[in-house]
Amino acid sequence: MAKLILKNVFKRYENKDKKKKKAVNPLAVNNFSLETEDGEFIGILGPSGCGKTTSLRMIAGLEDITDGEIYIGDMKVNDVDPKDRGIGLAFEDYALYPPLSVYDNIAFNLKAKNVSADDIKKEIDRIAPMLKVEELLEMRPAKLSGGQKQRVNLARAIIRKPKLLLLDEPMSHLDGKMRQVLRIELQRLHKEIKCTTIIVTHDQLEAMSLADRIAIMKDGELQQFGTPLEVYDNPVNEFVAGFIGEPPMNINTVKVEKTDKGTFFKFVDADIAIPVPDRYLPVVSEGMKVRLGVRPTDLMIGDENSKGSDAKISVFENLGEERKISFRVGTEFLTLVTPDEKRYKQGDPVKLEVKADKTHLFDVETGEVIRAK
Ligand SMILES: Nc1ncnc2c1ncn2[C@@H]1O[C@H](COP(=O)(O)OP(=O)(O)OP(=O)(O)O)[C@@H](O)[C@H]1O
Repeated sequence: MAKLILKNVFKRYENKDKKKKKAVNPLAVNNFSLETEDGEFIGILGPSGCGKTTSLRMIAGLEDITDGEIYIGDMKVNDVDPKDRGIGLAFEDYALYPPLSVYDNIAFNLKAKNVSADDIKKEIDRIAPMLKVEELLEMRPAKLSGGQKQRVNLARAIIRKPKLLLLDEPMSHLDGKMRQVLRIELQRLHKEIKCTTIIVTHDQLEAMSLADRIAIMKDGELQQFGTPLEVYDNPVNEFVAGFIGEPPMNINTVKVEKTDKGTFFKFVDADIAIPVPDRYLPVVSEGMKVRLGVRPTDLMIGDENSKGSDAKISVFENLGEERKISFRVGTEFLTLVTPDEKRYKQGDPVKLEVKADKTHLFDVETGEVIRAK
């Protein structure tokens, strides 16, 4: 295992279409810096086109770097051939060789390095149980399910005892249940081989459940790098806040209003007012507009003595284990999720309460978090 370090890495793809004067997003990766610990499991997470795969391909050496430095352990790898970087790769398309058996697919790279047949067998005997492919070794890839193919793919990636394991959406072709199974097995595998691992995914659940730390990207730029809890509890900007969490965080524009009853966040597009938590009083001022973020699980319906805001229910959905209650805010909804079994109907008046210590504030212009004093 080895640390991975990215120092101010840039990737600019040449815009080959001369007719187009300007590329839509010429910088695929923009000043990306990141340093892992030895043996850490890192998730690179972000929406489609944010530069995740490009970053992974640069780490692997499959793509040139426009600027910056990449280190694997002590070795600067900018100009090192992919096969000499000590990496194992498993991409979303399994790329197994159809005419070869599973055994020969896993053995392929070792054979190419002239490892003896005995040593290859020893390695495959070691790896096959870890990935539960012992029974598949004589089969051809065409006979395997998607999940089995991905296990073989992973076996092939780790057989060379890589210092760094790079996984690009390894579960994206699998159905929900299979993804869950493979996710748990990846966790176990990582504990067993203790290899620094980078997984690229657009699935936040995958990143949150697997990774020690997550790098969240948008438009080629790193937004935040932290543990799953840090990015969930302390998002640095509105993008991260809205991207992490399901259902997503409610984020609405509110205006600070002072009344004789106290200071409130008054929703701009709805008749809802929420008391400004004390910790925010030093950083807001009368009339100021901010973006208020509240997770659906941090909103509650109060009882008859509640001092919460008056609100009328727009939609009530029973989701089995929990209830989803929505309040109209302009053209959008403020959503609350609760395990409380009480039923409501459209138009019911309720008192809406907020867990004050769980609110987030973002700058209307920049989207950056406004921290409480
Ligand atoms: N070979 C290429 N030539 C030109 N532009 C490219 C090339 N590969 C990627 N890009 C552009 O670089 C940006 C980042 O792409 P990348 O594939 O890294 O994103 P991603 O986050 O992995 O997306 P996805 O989740 O859809 O795979 C995109 O704007 C994409 O169009």
